[in-house]
Amino acid sequence: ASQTGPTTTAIAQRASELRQLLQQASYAYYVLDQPVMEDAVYDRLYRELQDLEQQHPSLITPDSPTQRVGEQPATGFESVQHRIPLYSLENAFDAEELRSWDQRWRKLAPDVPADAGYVCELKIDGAAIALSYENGLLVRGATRGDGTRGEEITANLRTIKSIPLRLQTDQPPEWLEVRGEAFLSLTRFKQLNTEREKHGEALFANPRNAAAGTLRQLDPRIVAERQLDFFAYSIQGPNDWANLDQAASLDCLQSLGFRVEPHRQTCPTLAEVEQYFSDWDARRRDLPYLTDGVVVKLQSRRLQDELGFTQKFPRWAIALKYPADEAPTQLQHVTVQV
Ligand SMILES: NC(=O)c1cc2c(=O)c3cc(F)ccc3oc2nc1N
Repeated sequence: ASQTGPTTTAIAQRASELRQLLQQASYAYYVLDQPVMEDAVYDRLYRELQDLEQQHPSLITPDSPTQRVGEQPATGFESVQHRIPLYSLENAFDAEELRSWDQRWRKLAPDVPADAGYVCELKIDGAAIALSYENGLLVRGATRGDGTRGEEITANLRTIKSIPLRLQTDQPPEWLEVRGEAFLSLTRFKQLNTEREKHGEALFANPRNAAAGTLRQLDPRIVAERQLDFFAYSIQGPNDWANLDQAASLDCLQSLGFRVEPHRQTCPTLAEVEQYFSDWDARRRDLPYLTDGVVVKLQSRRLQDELGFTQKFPRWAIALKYPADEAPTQLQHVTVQV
C-alpha cells in the first residue's frame, strides 16, 4: 500500500527515541533526583508515545514508560519461590551486641585483619522486595514473604518510578536478582493521611505499614497513586556479577538504574562504624524517609560468601538499631490495614 505518512520504520524509530528520552528523564528525576526535562515537555513526549502505541500496538514494549500502570485488578497474589532466598537481619541494640557479632564471625574467619572493612548503610524502614530481571527486563517482583516464598506483586512494583523496567546496560546478564526496600517518603505519608482524614478513612500508623499495605493492594492504579519509592541494596547474578564487594555492588546498582541510599560509608574498623551510627542518630531525622538503624556489612564479597548464612540470618551483616521513637508518628486514630 502506498505510504501517505512517515514509513513504519520511521514511526518505530520515533517510538524507540521517545522511550529512550522518557527513560533518561525519568531516571534523572526519580533516581538521581536531578531533573533534566521540564514536566510539560515530559508530558508532551509521553502523550506522543502513547498516541504512537495506540495507533501501532506492535510498537509497545514491556519497558515502555506507558506500561507501568496495568489496568486489571488481580484476583489475588500468587505465591512464588524466590530464586535466591531472602534472609532477615539479626538485630544489635547497642555497641556491646555489635562487638559480640564481630567476635562471632571472626571465630569463623580468624585470619581476617582488624581493619576487615565494613560498609554502613542507613536502614530504611519499609518493605523488603525482590526484583527478578531476565536479559535486562523486569520480569517479576515479590514480597519477602517467609524468605523462601513471597507474594508475586510485579504489577504493583512496576508502578514505582525508581524501579527500572529495563536495566541500564547494553550487556545485561541472562538473570539478575535485585533486593531492596520499598518505602513511602514522610511527605507522601503525611499527604496520604491528610487525605484519608478528610474522607474519614482510617489513617496509616507509620510509613512502613503504609508501604506494606499499599503493596498488598490488588489494583495497580491505587498503588501508582500512592507514589511509593525504592532503594536497592543487593545484587546477585551469574559470573562476574556475583563477586562484587559491597560498596562496588551499590555503585553497580546505581549504574544499572536503581536508587541507592546515598549516605552509605565504608568504615575500616568497628570504631568508625560506631562513629557513623552516632553521627546519624541525629542527622537521620532530617531525611525525607524513615530509618530505624544502620545495616553493618562486611565489605568483602569473598568473606561474605565464606561466612554464608545461619538458618535465619547472614553471618556477615547485622542491623544496629536506633531506639524506637517514643512519640508515635500518627497514632491518634484507630488504624487498620486496607
Ligand atoms: N532496610 C534496609 O535498608 C536494608 C535491609 C537489608 C536486609 O534486610 C538484608 C538481608 C540480608 F539477608 C542480607 C543483606 C541485607 O541488607 C540490607 N540492607 C539494607 N540497607
